Order: sequence, then C-alpha cells, then structure tokens
Amino acid sequence: MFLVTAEEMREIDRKTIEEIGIPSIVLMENAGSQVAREMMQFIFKPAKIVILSGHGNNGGDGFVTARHLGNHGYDVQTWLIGSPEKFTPETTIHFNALIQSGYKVNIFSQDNELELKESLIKADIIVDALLGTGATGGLREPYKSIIQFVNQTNATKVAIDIPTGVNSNTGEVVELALIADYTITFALPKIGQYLYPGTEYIGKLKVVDISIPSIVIKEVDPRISLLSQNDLRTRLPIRKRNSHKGTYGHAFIIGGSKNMPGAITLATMAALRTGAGLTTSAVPASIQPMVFSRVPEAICIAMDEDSTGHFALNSIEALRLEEKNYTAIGIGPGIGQWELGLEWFKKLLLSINLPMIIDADGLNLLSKEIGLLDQRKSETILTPHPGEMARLIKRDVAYVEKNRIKVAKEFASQYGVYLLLKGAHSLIATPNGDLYLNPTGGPELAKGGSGDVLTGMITGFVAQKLPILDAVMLAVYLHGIAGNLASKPSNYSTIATDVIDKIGFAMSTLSNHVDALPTHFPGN
Ligand SMILES: NC(=O)C1=CN([C@@H]2O[C@H](COP(=O)(O)OP(=O)(O)OC[C@H]3O[C@@H](n4cnc5c(N)ncnc54)[C@H](OP(=O)(O)O)[C@@H]3O)[C@@H](O)[C@H]2O)[C@@H](O)CC1
Ligand SMILES: [K+]
Repeated sequence: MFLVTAEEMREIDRKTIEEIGIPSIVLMENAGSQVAREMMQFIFKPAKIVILSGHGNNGGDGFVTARHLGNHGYDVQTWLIGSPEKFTPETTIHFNALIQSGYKVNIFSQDNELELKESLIKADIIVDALLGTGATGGLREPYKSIIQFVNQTNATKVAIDIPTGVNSNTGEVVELALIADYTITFALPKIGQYLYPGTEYIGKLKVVDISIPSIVIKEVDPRISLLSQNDLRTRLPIRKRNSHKGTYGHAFIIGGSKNMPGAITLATMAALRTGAGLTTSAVPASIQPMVFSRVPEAICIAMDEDSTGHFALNSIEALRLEEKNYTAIGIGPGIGQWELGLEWFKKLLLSINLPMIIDADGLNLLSKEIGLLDQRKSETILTPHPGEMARLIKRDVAYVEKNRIKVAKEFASQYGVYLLLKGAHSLIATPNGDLYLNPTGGPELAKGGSGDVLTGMITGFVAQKLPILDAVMLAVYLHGIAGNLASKPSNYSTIATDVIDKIGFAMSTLSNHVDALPTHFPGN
C-alpha cells in the first residue's frame, strides 16, 4: 500500500475528477457517508454527537457525515467554525443539502462560545472536520482554543482524514493538535499519520474507499510504500524439501571486541534464525570461546587482535581469504572504535566484494571517510539509527528526526546504497529513490541488542540470495513483529534474546513457506 503526501492526494483527487469524470461532490459524498458508516460500527444510538466543521473540504465531509448520521436517527449537533463566504463549491452544496434535509447548523461566533462549550462537555462523540490535508502551519484562532478545549473533554474523538493540527506530510504538530481516538482517512494513508509526533495523535486508523480508481493511483505513482503482510508474504524464501544447508547461503558476520562480545553473539543467533544455511562469525581471538559457547550452531573463527582487544590490522588477510565461502557479510556489531580502526575498516571495505551490511561502529568508522562508499563494487546496506545517521551526514540528530524522509532518500541516492534509517517508524531508501516505511515494532525494541539482532537478520536474508530490497524489507518487518510477540507479558522486560526466540513465530505470521508435497485425497 502507498503512503501519500497532501500534494499526491490532491493530484489523485484531481485526476479522478477531471480524467475519470467522478465529480468532486460525489467524492465528498462518499467520504462523509463512509465516515458515518464506520462510526456506526462503534457508537450507540443515544450517544450525543457534536460535529465541528471548518469551511474547507474537510468541513464539507463533516456536513455529509452529519446528514448520514442524522438520517440514521442519531442525535447530531453540527457547528460551523469558519465563514460560509469561504466555503469551497463542494462544501457549499453539502452545507445546503444538510440544511435542506431539515438539520440545523450552528455558526460559531463569540456570542455563542459558551453554548458550544456546553455542547462539547455533554458530547459522547466529537467529530473533527475542521482541517484536513489543506492545513498549513500552526493552528490559528479560534481553532487553537477549541481544540485545546476538545482535548480536555471525556468524549470519544473521531478525526476526519487527519486530526486538526497534524501536518499530513511531516507529522509535525506545532504546539497543539486534536488527540483522536479514531482517524478515518480517505483512499490512502497520509505520510504524516506514520511520522512522529503525528502518529501519537491518530488513535486507531481506518482507511476507507471513496471510489478512487487504482489506475489513477498507479499513474500518480506515490514514492513511499507502507510494508504490509500481504506484500511480504510472497518474498519469504521457499524451503525446498529437496535441499541442504548449501542451498540457503552462508552468512558471515564480522564484529566483537574484548568488551563487547554480546553484540556479535546476538547478530549471529539472529542470522541463523532467519534460515541462512550456514552462519560464521569472525571475532577477536580472546572472545571466540565466549561467542562459540553461546551459539554452537554457528562457526566462529578467531582473528588476530591488538593489545586493546580489537581486530588487528593483519587480520584483513585472513578475512579476505574467507570471502569466497560466503554469500553476504555483516560488519559492525560490537566492533568498537580503536586507533587503527579506520585503516582496518577501509581495507576490509574495499577488498571484499560481497553484499555488505554495515552497522553500529562500522557506521561510525565509515562516517570518518564517507567517500569510501563510492569505491564499493557490490551492494552496500547501511542501518543507522538517527544518531549514526547524523554522524554520517554531519548534522545533528534533531535535523535527522525532523527530515527523516528527505535525509534517507538523498543519502541512498547520492551514495548508491540501501539505507535503513531506524527509529519510529523505520524507513528503507533504495539507490533509485524508492522509499518504504515499516509499520511494525514498538518500544520493546528500544533496548541495547535490538540493532544487532536486526543486522543479523538482514545478513541472514541477504545470504539466502534474496533481492537486497526483499531481504531488508523482510528483516525489518519481521524484527518488529518478533519484538511485539516478545513484549508479552511486559514490554519493559523484553530483551534481545527474547526477540530472537520469536523470529520463527514472526515468520509464521507471513506464511508457512515449505514446499508442498503433492496432495493425495483418501479414496472415497
Ligand atoms: N479534494 C477532494 O476532492 C476531496 C477532499 N476531501 C477532503 O478535503 C480535505 C482537504 O480539503 P481542502 O483542501 O479544502 O483543505 P482543508 O483541510 O479543509 O483546509 C482548508 C482550510 O483550512 C484553513 N487553514 C489552513 N491552515 C490553517 C491553520 N493553520 N489554522 C486555521 N485554519 C487553517 C484555510 O482557511 P483560510 O486560510 O482560507 O482562512 C482553508 O480554508 C481532505 O482532508 C478531505 O477531508 C474529501 O472530501 C474527498 C474529496
Ligand atoms: K480533521
């Protein structure tokens, strides 16, 4: 499914109206009737409903919703917070249709402010049809005071399209926005509904159809897709009955240092869980027994180390000799930073020509000489969290967080890499400018070790020779699901090994991908 900006949605609406020939008043009729239909699933007849409409098309949707709920016998009070002179043509038609159908619309002014507040206090449901995708900047009065008041009431709040005050492109909230329990949005979800802080204002999100043809969506070709179970189901590699460990590739993970043997252990375990036929880790010699004892299923090779317990420069030769055995390489978990680290990392990066996943201190070393990426001959996947991303582009974390989409897209295109920008929600950017947003994952993953698990998962999937994009998508999506499964009974207590234990369950939510035997029906 695509995620759209306000501009892409406007273009989709325009094409539907002008090229397909569905008039805009029909789209608005569909929008409002769908909102009413959705609301009827969870509201009871005696409920007191207050609908707040602005003078734009979002307000028009509110008028249509009011008419449909009224026609179904619900107790609805409608308020216009705005001026009829500013109505759009569609909103005028639906305002008149509401009045002609015998319903009243209160027009807000300073004189009836108390009356509005009394209605809001008594309301069971408040519908926000004040501003939608046409809103820009911080809220102006009187919307600001009204939203502040609405947020303090006990009513259930339903936002039409997007809560007033949330920027539909960036998720930005300037000062204040309506805190919705439900948001009912049209045709496609909006990007701002999936970016923080906007996400926290949306409540439960429902996407409803308003007769937008899929051909129009294809023509507009939105740039961001939302990862979904349906899209990923078919990308999981099939386990053939007639197969052996060599069929599923060989993952190689380079990492660890004297003080950080855990990260490489977690990444190795996670790679095994994704289905890689073989997994080998290469670690500084002093930690090899420790890693090996925790993951007996993996091969663990001891490398020369320096006096500080980091990889020695001369380990490069041994690592290079190993290259021919593997199908993917992950570098970084627990590798640390040391005096000759950059020199070691540089040699490794330029001498190994396998798909490479770089994480953690691998990224920090890379940020010291970012031009190295231009010299890579095979695919590179970077998995920074916002702090690491900030170091890569030499900006601060606040800039990265505010511009996640732009930062990810520009970096991936400029350096020709697959970039996974972690955080809520994680974004994947491809070298050709495509973007994917992952909706899975929660606060249970906000703990040391989570990133190492993800690196191991990506390396495990790439090792199975999946297309790089498929491997990254599967890993990040399943990592979120596994985290969620591991968050029971409490997301405070979830640790990385719990997440690894749930990778298999997460995969089973996509499908049971084994080769089917021919079916034999018992004779009857
Ligand atoms: N296109 C279609 O066919 C369909 C569109 N649909 C619906 O239309 C919605 C988009 O409608 P839209 O474009 O009319 O904008 P909308 O969100 O109502 O706001 C515009 C008004 O906001 C005001 N305003 C702006 N910023 C403000 C601020 N910070 N603080 C205060 N006021 C502010 C601004 O007022 P002004 O500056 O003119 O005073 C302007 O009048 C979309 O979300 C969906 O619900 C559906 O019906 C399906 C078919
Ligand atoms: K709204």
